Amino acid sequence: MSKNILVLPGDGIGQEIVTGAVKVLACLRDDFGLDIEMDEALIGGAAYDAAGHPLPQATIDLAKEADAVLLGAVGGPKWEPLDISVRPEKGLLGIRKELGLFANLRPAILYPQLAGASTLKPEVVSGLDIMIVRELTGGIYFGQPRGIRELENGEKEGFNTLVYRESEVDRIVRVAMDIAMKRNKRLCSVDKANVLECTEMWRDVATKVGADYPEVALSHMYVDNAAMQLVRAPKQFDVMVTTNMFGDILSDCASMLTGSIGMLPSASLDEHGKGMYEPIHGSAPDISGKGVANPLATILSVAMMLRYSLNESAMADQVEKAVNSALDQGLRTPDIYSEGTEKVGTEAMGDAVVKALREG
Ligand SMILES: NC(=O)c1ccc[n+]([C@@H]2O[C@H](COP(=O)([O-])OP(=O)(O)OC[C@H]3O[C@@H](n4cnc5c(N)ncnc54)[C@H](O)[C@@H]3O)[C@@H](O)[C@H]2O)c1
Ligand SMILES: CC(C)[C@H](C(=O)O)[C@@H](O)C(=O)O
Ligand SMILES: [Mg+2]
Repeated sequence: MSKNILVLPGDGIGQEIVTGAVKVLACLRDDFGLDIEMDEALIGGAAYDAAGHPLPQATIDLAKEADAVLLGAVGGPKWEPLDISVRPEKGLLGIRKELGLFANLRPAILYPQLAGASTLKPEVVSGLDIMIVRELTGGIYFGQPRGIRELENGEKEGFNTLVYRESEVDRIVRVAMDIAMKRNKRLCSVDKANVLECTEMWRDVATKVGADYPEVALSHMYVDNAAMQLVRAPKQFDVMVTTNMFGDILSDCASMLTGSIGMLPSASLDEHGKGMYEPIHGSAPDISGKGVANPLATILSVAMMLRYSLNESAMADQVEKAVNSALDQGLRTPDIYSEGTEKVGTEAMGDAVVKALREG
């Protein structure tokens, strides 16, 4: 039976970057026999404009029926004046929660062709391959109480709550441990256990889970040090596991080690392997509409979809090979451009990947 893929382009560069990824999926369907059907729906600011809500019920229903979801990006200055409860970002948080996508895998891999585009010296990043496992449906993003209240003296006070249950920490650390077992058997759990009780508990749970994985070398690091170590000596890390907010920040940081945030894909998975796939970057209002956004993070997210939700790891390898081929040809969107390479736009980069895929 055909697998159903729901495409949610979203806002800003979302539509531009999703186009190349959809072409990749269509090529796999037409030339390689991938049995899929694709459907499209609204999310984010586009959904707010059309339906008055960043996550319409129709989108939730389609996403729940789908075998996998491909998302572009949401948000932008147009919707910034809105109340946070109906902002485009709320649509993204809502769909993650509705689908139970608690495990967010963000691989930071340096393509050797881009060593010169990294912010770090080539010798510090060559061969870089880190998997950041970010908890995605808990923590301060979702904790109650939250809000802005007025104090007796008329001053306003804003508040959010960092909260995790042991079971939530246990399941995300197990995901990270299972990944570590398939890689180099090293896991670093990142917390702020010296200050925040919630992450003191996180560390205890991680240690307990670690006892079930005696082959994995488990280490713990405070998040401030982890941010520093990522830019000092990133290859000390193999798999990292952390909270929702720390993972958000550390993955943007790690992305620059690979040359650009436009290179980092992600998979957000539920308990059963159902997933949503999206680049880690946002709607990039500063370059939206210019046709220059890097589509590779989104195309690499398709590779993750093939691997994690569609059980087509050989096709995933093919897509990654095609990305490599486009880079080998010297093609670069502006964010990864360096002297001696050829600057191309979003569409040309996407088409080059499709061509390389078709030609094997
Ligand atoms: N997953 C998501 O949908 C997501 C993620 C992050 C931010 N956002 C939203 O996006 C909007 C803009 O946020 P921001 O500016 O802080 O972050 P951003 O990730 O959109 O952009 C940060 C910088 O990276 C650049 N960039 C991002 N993606 C790129 C790509 N594919 N190719 C080349 N350059 C790229 C942008 O041009 C910008 O200079 C906000 O509304 C934010 O909430 C959405
Ligand atoms: C847009 C925002 C809600 C989102 C997050 O913070 O999770 C984004 O930054 C991301 O990294 O996917
Ligand atoms: Mg982010």
